[in-house]
Amino acid sequence: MSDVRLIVAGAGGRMGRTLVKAIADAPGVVLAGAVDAPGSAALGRDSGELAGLGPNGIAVTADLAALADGADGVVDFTLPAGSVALVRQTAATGLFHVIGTTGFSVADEQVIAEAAQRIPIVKSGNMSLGVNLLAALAKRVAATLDEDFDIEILEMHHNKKVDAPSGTALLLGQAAAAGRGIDLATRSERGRDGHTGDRRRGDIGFASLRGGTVVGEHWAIFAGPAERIELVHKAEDRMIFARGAVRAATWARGRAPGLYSMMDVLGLADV
Ligand SMILES: NC(=O)C1=CN([C@@H]2O[C@H](COP(=O)(O)OP(=O)(O)OC[C@H]3O[C@@H](n4cnc5c(N)ncnc54)[C@H](OP(=O)(O)O)[C@@H]3O)[C@@H](O)[C@H]2O)C=CC1
Ligand SMILES: O=C(O)C1=N[C@H](C(=O)O)C[C@H](O)C1
Repeated sequence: MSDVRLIVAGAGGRMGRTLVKAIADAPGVVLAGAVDAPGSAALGRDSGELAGLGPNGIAVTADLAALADGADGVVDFTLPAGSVALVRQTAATGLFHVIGTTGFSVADEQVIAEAAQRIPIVKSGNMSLGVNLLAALAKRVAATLDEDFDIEILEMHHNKKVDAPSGTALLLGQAAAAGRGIDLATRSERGRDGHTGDRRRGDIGFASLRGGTVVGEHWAIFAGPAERIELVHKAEDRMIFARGAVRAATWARGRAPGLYSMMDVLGLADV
């Protein structure tokens, strides 16, 4: 089978640079282009040099359309506005799209869902194997316990992270809500301050910490009467997300149009 040809979006960013390295290490996958935001300081720079690999001859550009003919898909860790702009272009050109970006609004999600009627899109707040296994476990635990157990999702990230709660926290909350059979949108508590009153029974709470260089840590806590279960994942290297995204890209090539998750890629969707 021919190589999977990938364009990295956000090539100057923390995840984009890690992806360029992951692609260089992955058999059967090649870097077909590197894009970043219009006006980005990364434009014109060699993407291999940005990734610390030495020159690879692929300069960062803002023009995705010009690269489309030589590529199969886009792997995108940017910002919500960037991913929304990019998905309009991938849907128009027929490229598959792997989206790792987090912090989308409901309107953004709608644009992505519409694009998924035309192309395969794999989208997940966390591309690592470990977090997706954790989500499957959280769903199972939530299905087993009743509302005597309060569910709280806690996350900590580096001081450059711009969205909260993290995409992973929301993914874990969604898994717990599915296990419990409730609607997360109407049953979540997103931050407490002041005289909050008693905790509302059955809600899923979220709390976010920011500091230093923490790659990403998540807790799903089930706090019951006189006992507590904590499911924890600690990411030590962004490479776990990049390798997951490359795996998602390989899986997406040739798929029917649709909106897929990392649980689909990993075969965990029915757990
Ligand atoms: N799903 C997962 O497994 C993971 C998801 N993430 C998510 O990925 C996203 C990126 O994270 P991170 O790499 O740390 O962030 P960075 O800020 O380091 O990188 C983001 C990059 O995207 C670029 N960008 C912004 N707008 C556009 C656009 N319109 N077109 C192309 N590129 C654009 C930025 O350009 P500029 O140079 O102008 O700033 C920057 O280079 C976040 O939403 C984060 O939460 C992160 C890790 C894992
Ligand atoms: O911004 C990050 O860094 C990360 N973002 C993702 C999230 O929002 O959950 C995944 C990972 O935790 C790192």
